[in-house]
Amino acid sequence: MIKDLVLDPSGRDCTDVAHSVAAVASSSALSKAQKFIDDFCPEGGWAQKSGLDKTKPVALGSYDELYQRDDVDLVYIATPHTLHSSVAKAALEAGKNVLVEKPATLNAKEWDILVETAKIKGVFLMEAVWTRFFPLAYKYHELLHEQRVIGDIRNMSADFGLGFYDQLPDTHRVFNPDLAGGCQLDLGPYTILWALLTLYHHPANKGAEPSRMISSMIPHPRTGVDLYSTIIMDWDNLLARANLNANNAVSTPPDVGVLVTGTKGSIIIPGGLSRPDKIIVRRNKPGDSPFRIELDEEVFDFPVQGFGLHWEADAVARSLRDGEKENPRMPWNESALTMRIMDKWREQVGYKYPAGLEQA
Ligand SMILES: NC(=O)C1=CN([C@@H]2O[C@H](COP(=O)(O)OP(=O)(O)OC[C@H]3O[C@@H](n4cnc5c(N)ncnc54)[C@H](OP(=O)(O)O)[C@@H]3O)[C@@H](O)[C@H]2O)C=CC1
Ligand SMILES: O=C1OC[C@@H](O)[C@H](O)[C@H]1O
Repeated sequence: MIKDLVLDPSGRDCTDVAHSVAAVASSSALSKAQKFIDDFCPEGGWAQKSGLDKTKPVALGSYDELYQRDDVDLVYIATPHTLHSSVAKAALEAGKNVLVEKPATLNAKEWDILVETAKIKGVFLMEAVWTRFFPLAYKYHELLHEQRVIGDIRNMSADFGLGFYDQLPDTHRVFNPDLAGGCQLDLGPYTILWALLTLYHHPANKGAEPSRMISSMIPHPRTGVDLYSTIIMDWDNLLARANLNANNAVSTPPDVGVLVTGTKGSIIIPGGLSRPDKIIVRRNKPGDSPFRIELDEEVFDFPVQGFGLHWEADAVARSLRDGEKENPRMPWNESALTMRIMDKWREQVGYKYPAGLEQA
């Protein structure tokens, strides 16, 4: 995130907001926070680098100190998942606006408590689903739901695999049950995101949640967290299905990440569902039979400057500037829905967090 805040926003045609890094806090060592600043933002974010803001980032040796500072407008929380709920709650209670990494929390109840706290305190809260803010994601909506380039959507699949198995130690947060490891919480928010953009956001859906859901998982042989996870969700009202797969055993090949098939063609978003840079539209040729489909292909490229977290940061800055408490592109109810889907997934596959991990 910080690497993107340092970039000149005009490189992405952004002229109305710019970012400062007021402080960096470490819960384990002040020197770690200082090293982070030295390595990534010695002069601060672009607003500081360009002289718009005369301050410099300060290093802090605890999270509490961050919440107490008057010059901190927003706390960005990028701790392991298990701490999202408690760290966000403490920041909200101190009256800070909060951007918390995905997954929002460990369960829907924890998220509801954060929303209630944000309401009581009158502050901003958002889950950091950065991919939603990519220009590509807005174009996806336009192609699918406004231009209807593939006709009626019948099926979508999203596959996000990162082959960390045997590459990362079992103690890494991705595999460690005590840090709520597993692919569903870590990569699943992205596959669910694409299902929501495709079917939940369908203009004919009118906010309906899936009619049914079926889940599966293969546990990590040593740590027991989910190494593979599958969720199938049906929207009967749309006559459409979402088939979502995440795994940490093998990386998804780069040519297919999201595949949406409709009555007039298909849309592909190549792999790396968190950070896509291309949409491929394939239109069926008139007169094709169900057994033989010929295709016209059109490719839309969306090169990403930096890592791509800046679009989300710009959107959050505009929300704060405009006094919004939630961002309409990543509203509280869609984080709640995502958490409820993952709660149901755990219930269906029989996966339980270690005792004491959940705060609610
Ligand atoms: N949007 C995106 O692209 C990405 C999002 N994420 C999300 O960000 C979060 C953090 O991921 P990642 O950066 O890989 O996590 P790390 O394991 O690197 O942890 C991040 C920091 O959390 C702090 N921390 C506080 N308590 C603990 C603890 N008990 N154990 C370990 N660290 C602790 C540490 O900083 P300190 O000790 O200094 O306080 C640590 O450096 C995850 O929820 C993940 O889903 C991750 C990667 C990319
Ligand atoms: O995009 C991502 O890729 C790697 C993951 O471990 C991380 O949490 C995720 O956000």
